[in-house]
Amino acid sequence: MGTPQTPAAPKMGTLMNLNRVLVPSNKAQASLSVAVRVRPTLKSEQQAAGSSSSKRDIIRVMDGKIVVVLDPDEAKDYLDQVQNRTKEKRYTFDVAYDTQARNSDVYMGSIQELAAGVTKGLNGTVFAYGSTGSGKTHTMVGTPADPGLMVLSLGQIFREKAGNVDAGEEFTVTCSYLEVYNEVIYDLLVRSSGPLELREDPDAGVCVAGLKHITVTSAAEIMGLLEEGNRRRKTDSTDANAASSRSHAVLEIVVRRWPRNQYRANMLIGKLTLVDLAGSERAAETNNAGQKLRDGANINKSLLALANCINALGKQQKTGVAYVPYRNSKLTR
Ligand SMILES: Nc1ncnc2c1ncn2[C@@H]1O[C@H](COP(=O)(O)OP(=O)(O)OP(=O)(O)O)[C@@H](O)[C@H]1O
Repeated sequence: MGTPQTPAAPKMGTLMNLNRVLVPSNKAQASLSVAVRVRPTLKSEQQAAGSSSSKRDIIRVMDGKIVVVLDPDEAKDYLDQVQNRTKEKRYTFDVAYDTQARNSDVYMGSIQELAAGVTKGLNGTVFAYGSTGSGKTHTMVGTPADPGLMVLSLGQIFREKAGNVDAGEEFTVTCSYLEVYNEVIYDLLVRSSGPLELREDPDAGVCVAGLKHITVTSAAEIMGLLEEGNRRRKTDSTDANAASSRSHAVLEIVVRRWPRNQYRANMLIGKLTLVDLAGSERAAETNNAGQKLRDGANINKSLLALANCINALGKQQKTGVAYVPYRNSKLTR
């Protein structure tokens, strides 16, 4: 969703929680929910806006799901307001988080149930989507003081293991972490990864050939690996974000669970995919040129392909049939 052009306006990012529940027939049930998070105005933005009162925060969150974007023009007179000529806009989402929310609040409100379901053989995907600088990496990756959804989800999976998996069960967690940069896939878990190819496997479907899958035994273990991976990620400084991600990062967590001493045919497999998308960009806002401008165009193109797939999935959910154009970009494949 677009952001208003007032410099001091807090930015919004969207978390799309695409929860695909696998049932033991080919009649899969899926549900899609959208949460929006408003990030606080940064000090640098406050300074750029100066002390002018027209540069106030214009986004409000109401009832935990309505986002009101106030008319940036405070001076609008009463007649304009009663004649409904105000540019105030209201949007309703499944959930909305205000500037006070921490990553843990977003996690508890929107992701916890999904992450717990993965240990019971369910699949889920979480996308952080929003314009550049809106707080996607902050939400998905976070900091040691405020860990993001990737770390919190892994923590949950290991807590489920400790609390709900009995001694007679085998339980393994594997992770892979890749980035899609300008339609090329790189492994973030290996030092200086070369480009990787997508292959179609008759059993496993689309997979990335040569991608490293590591077995993890604790959430703390993955924290270090994620930090390393994030340092390898392609970032650049733009006028809209000093450390802007130029690639989409995809963390895939696969949980396998089966009764010990039994055939693996009884294995439950759950997969949680957490995607920190690169930000959609307006060239005028980022002031990019050359390679950075080309990166931005590629980012926007793959985000459009993703939006088309999500729209088609929504239609499929409503009408039962719709062609989903997964093949239009590496991200959606
Ligand atoms: N909820 C928040 N609270 C405090 N600071 C935040 C919050 N969200 C984002 N920020 C800060 O805003 C800046 C931009 O955030 P971030 O890099 O996560 O944006 P992004 O959406 O990932 O951008 P891009 O698409 O360009 O990579 C960072 O300095 C980050 O620390």
